[in-house]
Amino acid sequence: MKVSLVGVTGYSGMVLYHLLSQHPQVEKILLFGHSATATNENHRSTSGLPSYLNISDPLLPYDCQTIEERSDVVFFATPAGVTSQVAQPLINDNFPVIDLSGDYRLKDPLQYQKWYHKEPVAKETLRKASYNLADLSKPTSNYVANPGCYATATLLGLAPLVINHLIEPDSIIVDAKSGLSGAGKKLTTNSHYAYINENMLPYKVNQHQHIPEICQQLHQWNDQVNSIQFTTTLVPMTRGILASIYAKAIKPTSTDQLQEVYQTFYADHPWARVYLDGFPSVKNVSHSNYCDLGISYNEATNTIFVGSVIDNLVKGAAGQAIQNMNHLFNFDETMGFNLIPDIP
Ligand SMILES: NC(=O)C1=CN([C@@H]2O[C@H](COP(=O)(O)OP(=O)(O)OC[C@H]3O[C@@H](n4cnc5c(N)ncnc54)[C@H](OP(=O)(O)O)[C@@H]3O)[C@@H](O)[C@H]2O)C=CC1
Ligand SMILES: CC(=O)N[C@@H](CCC(=O)OP(=O)(O)O)C(=O)O
Repeated sequence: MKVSLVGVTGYSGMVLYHLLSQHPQVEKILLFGHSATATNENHRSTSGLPSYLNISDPLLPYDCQTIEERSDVVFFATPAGVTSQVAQPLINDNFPVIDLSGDYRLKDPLQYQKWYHKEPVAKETLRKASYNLADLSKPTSNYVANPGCYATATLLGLAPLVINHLIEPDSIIVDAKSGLSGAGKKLTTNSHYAYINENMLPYKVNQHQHIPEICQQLHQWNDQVNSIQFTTTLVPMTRGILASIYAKAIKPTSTDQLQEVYQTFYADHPWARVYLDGFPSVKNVSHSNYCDLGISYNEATNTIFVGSVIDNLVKGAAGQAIQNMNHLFNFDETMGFNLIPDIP
């Protein structure tokens, strides 16, 4: 199949290119940039792609028609606010899209406006997109809204507890930490080396755009869950997310019982690994598509703790996008993943 990719010069776009180029079903990758500034196919030498990428393919100016005529699916690894502007013709034609941004994740346009501070697309258009956490479901439409990185770590950590009604619905607290690549390639004051090196800071407290996305999915699993307490912290790592999740048990339980619940829940899910001894670290999943989970119960406080780790660029973005492509085209879910975690 032929695949189009918009945003190869970004962090998740580069990882996506890497994964697509080793996917056995992908014979051609067409690269698209901004509509106005990218060069055309005849100007390979000034393609605008950094030479370290070692990509000989040209970067084409963004154009829906070319994408539809010359490929079978398009990935958008572009910031929020791009697909809401450019993807409508693809939706009208029911062309397969996998969107890594948050533009089509929330069903309620007012929620998007509130949390992303951008203009939403119309509600009817949002209905045509399917938010799909690829480890637990398959897309129900051709427009796939790939989940956010923090949301992925959090939802995979909470799914067995929420779906099995094992926790007090209003007791969820998530303390999530991310490496800097989660913020993309643009430089900000907080991501400047001199500031973030040897440093850590909470940011977007109670304002993070993944809060409504997480609540939307949790509510779908269990309609008694309406809100969560969610804090994000930037830590001086390149890759990785650790979501530390806390919730009150509905009734007293034990670590052994909970580990069994998680093992049963994830038994047929190749990318989720449940630890029976200790807790996973972000290095355990680095450069891989795994989500590793460790669970503990504190009977003194009746609190369940779950540690959920992912690589934000793979499971949190490009890897999950490939899983969603595999679902969309009925390939085996694990196809194209020749990845094992690499330490250090
Ligand atoms: N980084 C992560 O860990 C994760 C990211 N995401 C989401 O994935 C998307 C990409 O993130 P990330 O890779 O971090 O972002 P980057 O900032 O690293 O890269 C953004 C890419 O989008 C391109 N781009 C920007 N505007 C346009 C436009 N109008 N038309 C075409 N191309 C455009 C940029 O091109 P140029 O180089 O020319 O500027 C660049 O290639 C975002 O929506 C992000 O929220 C989701 C999960 C995790
Ligand atoms: C470390 C860091 O800054 N992370 C980003 C995650 C961005 C992201 O994944 O954006 P989406 O909303 O499109 O999913 C953040 O907290 O905003």
